[in-house]
Amino acid sequence: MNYSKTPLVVAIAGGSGSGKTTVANVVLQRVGPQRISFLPHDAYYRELTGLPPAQRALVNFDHPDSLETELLIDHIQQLKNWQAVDLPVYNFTTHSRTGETVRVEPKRVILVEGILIFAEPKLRELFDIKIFVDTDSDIRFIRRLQRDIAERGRTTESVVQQYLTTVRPMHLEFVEPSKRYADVIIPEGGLNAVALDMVIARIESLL
Ligand SMILES: Nc1ncnc2c1ncn2[C@@H]1O[C@H](COP(=O)(O)OP(=O)(O)O)[C@@H](O)[C@H]1O
Ligand SMILES: O=c1ccn([C@@H]2O[C@H](COP(=O)(O)O)[C@@H](O)[C@H]2O)c(=O)[nH]1
Repeated sequence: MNYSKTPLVVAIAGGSGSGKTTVANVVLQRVGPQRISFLPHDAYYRELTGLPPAQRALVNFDHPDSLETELLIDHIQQLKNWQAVDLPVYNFTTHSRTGETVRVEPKRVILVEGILIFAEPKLRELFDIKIFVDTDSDIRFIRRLQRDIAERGRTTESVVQQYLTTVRPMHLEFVEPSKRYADVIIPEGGLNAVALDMVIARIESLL
């Protein structure tokens, strides 16, 4: 490892269900997981153990205050200084941290992903390459409905209710306006081969 160089910080933002994780996985596979420290902002949702389970589901998880962004900023700074960090493990079914952590070792690339990562100036200024995955809201909603029922223990009714009360309004207030800070906007995310080739080429040229 060449410790004289500061790691490159690549950030992938976009609405819920836009394809951020899919794009992040393509970057991981093509640049190589051995060269990437991956930090999903989702892992930094605040601890809600003080709230009864029924009330946790009613929290606005799409507002910037629901995330411990200051801890993510600390972790990026530590990785940039070639120090390992302990990533919290979050459970989307119970809306709480599990109490476990996963050790993330410093690598040449720090990859950060999340709906709100361009909405916070202190976080944004740490990024070298900013990518926004842009997908129509009807497609994003359908993907979210399918995923939240299959993987996050939700019902159709609860997904629709959450989408209308918090996901959609917060997307319009925070996520969509943050698109202006992107260096690259990728329509249709993980299946956009041309855009992904260009992003990977740029990352390789900076490494
Ligand atoms: N371009 C695409 N075409 C079709 N399905 C896609 C595409 N990109 C992502 N998906 C699917 O949509 C769902 C949400 O994608 P994901 O990458 O998890 O989004 P996000 O991380 O932004 O919430 C997943 O089931 C994924 O397989
Ligand atoms: O406890 C939680 C925490 C978050 N959410 C929702 O997750 C999405 C962000 O994840 P994506 O993978 O980008 O979809 C966000 O819109 C929150 O509403 C949740 O439902 N419960």
